[in-house]
Amino acid sequence: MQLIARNITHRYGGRLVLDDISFSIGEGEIVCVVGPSGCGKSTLLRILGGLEKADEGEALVAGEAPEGSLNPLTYIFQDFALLPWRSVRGNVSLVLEDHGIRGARANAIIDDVLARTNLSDFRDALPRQLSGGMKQRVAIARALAVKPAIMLMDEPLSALDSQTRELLMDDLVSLWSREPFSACYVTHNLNEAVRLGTRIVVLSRRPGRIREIVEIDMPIDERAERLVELEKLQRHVWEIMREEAREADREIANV
Ligand SMILES: Nc1ncnc2c1ncn2[C@@H]1O[C@H](COP(=O)(O)OP(=O)(O)OP(=O)(O)O)[C@@H](O)[C@H]1O
Repeated sequence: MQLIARNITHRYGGRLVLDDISFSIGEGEIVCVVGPSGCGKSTLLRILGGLEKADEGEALVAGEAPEGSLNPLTYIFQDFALLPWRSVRGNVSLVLEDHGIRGARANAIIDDVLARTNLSDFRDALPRQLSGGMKQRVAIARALAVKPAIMLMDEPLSALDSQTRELLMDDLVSLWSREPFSACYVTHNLNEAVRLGTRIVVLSRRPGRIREIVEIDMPIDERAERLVELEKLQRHVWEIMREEAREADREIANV
């Protein structure tokens, strides 16, 4: 299944927030969206997931979701959004219960996604017993359980310290290498964008317009070995963003 942003334009209270955004996410592609604070990244993700309707243009899906997909467009948020009274297993099973899946079928799915996210040994733990990184792994396992066609990831690693972020990035790379997934991945972190993105959509400051779409023609699972090239790419993206990020920073400081 493909997800296509077609000429998306959106306003809040008459103020233009997103202006004519077009790009597509094909199967197995991770499309990162970067841009200064307040440029409309989360709004764009909500429109792509159908939580909000664009004033003009639209988010389209093309093709079939994978067989057995319970929720073709599935969000992963920065704050994990786990139920504190449910175990790791219980948090994952919740999304299956919502679809009436219980018993042996649910167990098989849960075992699979916990193994894929290295959580099998933590199945009975409660969220408060887990580190931030582990909590986000649970949120990823929960998302995988519904077999999404495309994951909509809103700064999924930004609540984590830098070491944990590195570990989770490695996890996402190995998850993708074993079974490529598709995602729209919003981030402030350009290192994440160049490590994970098939392409990077760079948005301008308010209103969010596409400044450039940077294609990264390098297999995701080879990138950890090609850091010099990645650094060059990261510098290129930063050059595109620098002045606008500075403006956005000044504006926030002046509030
Ligand atoms: N529901 C809403 N009603 C009115 N204005 C909104 C609403 N949601 C977002 N905005 C405004 O729209 C603009 C874009 O917000 P959005 O959260 O999409 O940006 P962002 O790029 O994700 O920001 P950040 O990088 O800081 O997370 C901001 O100026 C924000 O204040």
